[in-house]
Amino acid sequence: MTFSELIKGIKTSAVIGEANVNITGVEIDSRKVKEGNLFVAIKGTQVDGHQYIPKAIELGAAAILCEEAPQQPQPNVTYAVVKSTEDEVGKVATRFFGDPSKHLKLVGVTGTNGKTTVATLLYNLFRKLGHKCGLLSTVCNFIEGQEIPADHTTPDPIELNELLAKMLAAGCEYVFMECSSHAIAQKRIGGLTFTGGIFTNLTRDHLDYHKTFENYRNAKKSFFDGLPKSAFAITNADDKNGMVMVQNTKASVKTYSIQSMADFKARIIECHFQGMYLAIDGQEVGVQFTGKFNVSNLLAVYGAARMLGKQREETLIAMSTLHTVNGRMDTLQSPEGFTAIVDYAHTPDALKNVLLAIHEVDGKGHIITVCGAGGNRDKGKRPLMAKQAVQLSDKVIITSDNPRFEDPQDIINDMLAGLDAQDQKKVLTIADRKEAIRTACMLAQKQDVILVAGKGHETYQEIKGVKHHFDDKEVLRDIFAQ
Ligand SMILES: CC(=O)N[C@H]1[C@@H](OP(=O)(O)OP(=O)(O)OC[C@H]2O[C@@H](n3ccc(=O)[nH]c3=O)[C@H](O)[C@@H]2O)O[C@H](CO)[C@@H](O)[C@@H]1O[C@H](C)C(=O)N[C@@H](C)C(=O)N[C@H](CCC(=O)O)C(=O)O
Ligand SMILES: Nc1ncnc2c1ncn2[C@@H]1O[C@H](COP(=O)(O)OP(=O)(O)OP(=O)(O)O)[C@@H](O)[C@H]1O
Ligand SMILES: N[C@H](CCC[C@H](N)C(=O)O)C(=O)O
Ligand SMILES: [Mg+2]
Repeated sequence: MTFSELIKGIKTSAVIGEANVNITGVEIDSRKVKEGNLFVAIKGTQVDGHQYIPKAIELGAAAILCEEAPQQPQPNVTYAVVKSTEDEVGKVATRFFGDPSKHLKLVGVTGTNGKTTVATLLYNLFRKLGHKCGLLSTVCNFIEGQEIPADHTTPDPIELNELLAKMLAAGCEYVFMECSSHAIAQKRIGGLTFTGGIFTNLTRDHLDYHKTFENYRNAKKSFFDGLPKSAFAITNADDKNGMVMVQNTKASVKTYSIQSMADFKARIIECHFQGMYLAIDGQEVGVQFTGKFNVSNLLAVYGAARMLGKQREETLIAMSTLHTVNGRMDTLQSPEGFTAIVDYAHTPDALKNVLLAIHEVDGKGHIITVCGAGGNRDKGKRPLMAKQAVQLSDKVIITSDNPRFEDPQDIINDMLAGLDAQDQKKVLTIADRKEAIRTACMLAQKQDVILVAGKGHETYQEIKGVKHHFDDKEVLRDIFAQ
């Protein structure tokens, strides 16, 4: 594809050099540039990509998309200057890969919690219904069963469009993807054509990046603002911001709720650790999930399936065979008769919801929670997470999550700052996560429940830039086997 074809329709303030040059690939990272590529220089949160233009040219870049005209343009290099490269990069990537999302039924899921759950369940559901599908999620990306490891919730625009193009080539009809607030704010999803959007919920997270809750909310909302008229927008009517999300969307709005009137409604009939009986749209169905928040997730899944043309019966039958997503309310039984639950709850709200879900189950004993908070992430959520854990547990062991570049003890102290003297009586602090889990298992008696929160599916603990193997479920299984 030529450079001029690639930038057609994009408002440029200057084009310097030969516009008909052939482009062999698009890159936003100079380190990945190959002969004949277009390098897009983006001003990031750490560095300004413009400083890597010489490096990109050295590696063979044939063209540069940038915000500042070069002082000394290089011969044999074409430059286009635009107001914001971040605004245009998605469009360019989309075009380079043949606009794959236009030929797929692409559904995006956004919200603070539940994105991975909803997107993964939709992927599993539509495969059960006989369709070829793709999934882009925090845990892993899939092209019709083929695993492609994920290191972001939402990939960068180049990788994203490349994956979508592969999905299309593999015959996929539906793609379900998570849209993180970072990705929306950084326009990683710019240029994509969505068939539908789903909102799960909004509570505090990532304020290190967005600064204010309002900015965070607006980032999520802008996903719905950008949906086309032909799309659907499914929102959670039980969330305070559910209707705010869709107030300016052109898409056709549908609501789901477990509390009030809505297009898609559900009620819990019975609730156990092994599953629940629900009434969805007036029809009884048994599901292998626990907890009110999972009823909301299942309703989002049901609503999307209906909006994608599926009938009530076939959808509910397939939904009854779905099982929990790796590390989300993942239940293990100990030989001593207590239950351990591994869950990815890493926000105050997620912790509250998962603990409330445990409280809803009949006949359980005490609740022991093991949790920490991630380093180099939103610090404000730490004391709130500790408070939530203490309020809804009989005993709490505060430990380390992924400390990244922080001292684990500093993170623990930030968590402890959320507790008063009375709260602290319930709390032990054990920075070594394996020891913390082992201690919880020693304290637990028959019928008790241990919640190990924060890391879910993760198989590593990130310390000072190194990922050491660590798997909460594996640790528990080893302890059970001893
Ligand atoms: C804070 C954040 O979101 N950062 C993301 C952002 O990078 P950035 O703006 O900081 O980039 P930068 O390092 O300042 O560099 C600016 C530009 O220079 C380029 N560069 C840089 C160095 C070089 O040698 N050559 C070069 O060309 C970079 O490729 C970039 O284009 O854009 C990059 C490309 O898309 C992302 O990889 C990067 O994710 C970082 C690694 C990250 O950790 N992000 C997390 C917070 C994130 O995105 N999380 C969300 C999920 C959160 C959730 O919902 O729980 C996600 O979607 O995964
Ligand atoms: N609908 C929901 N409402 C509140 N909490 C939820 C909901 N669904 C899941 N959770 C809780 O949040 C945790 C994370 O769930 P999930 O991975 O599906 O969310 P996510 O939005 O993908 O998170 P991330 O932004 O980290 O990718 C779960 O382990 C569970 O504790
Ligand atoms: N996508 C989230 C995951 C947090 C998981 C938790 N284990 C942590 O490390 O904080 C983030 O990057 O903030
Ligand atoms: Mg996720």
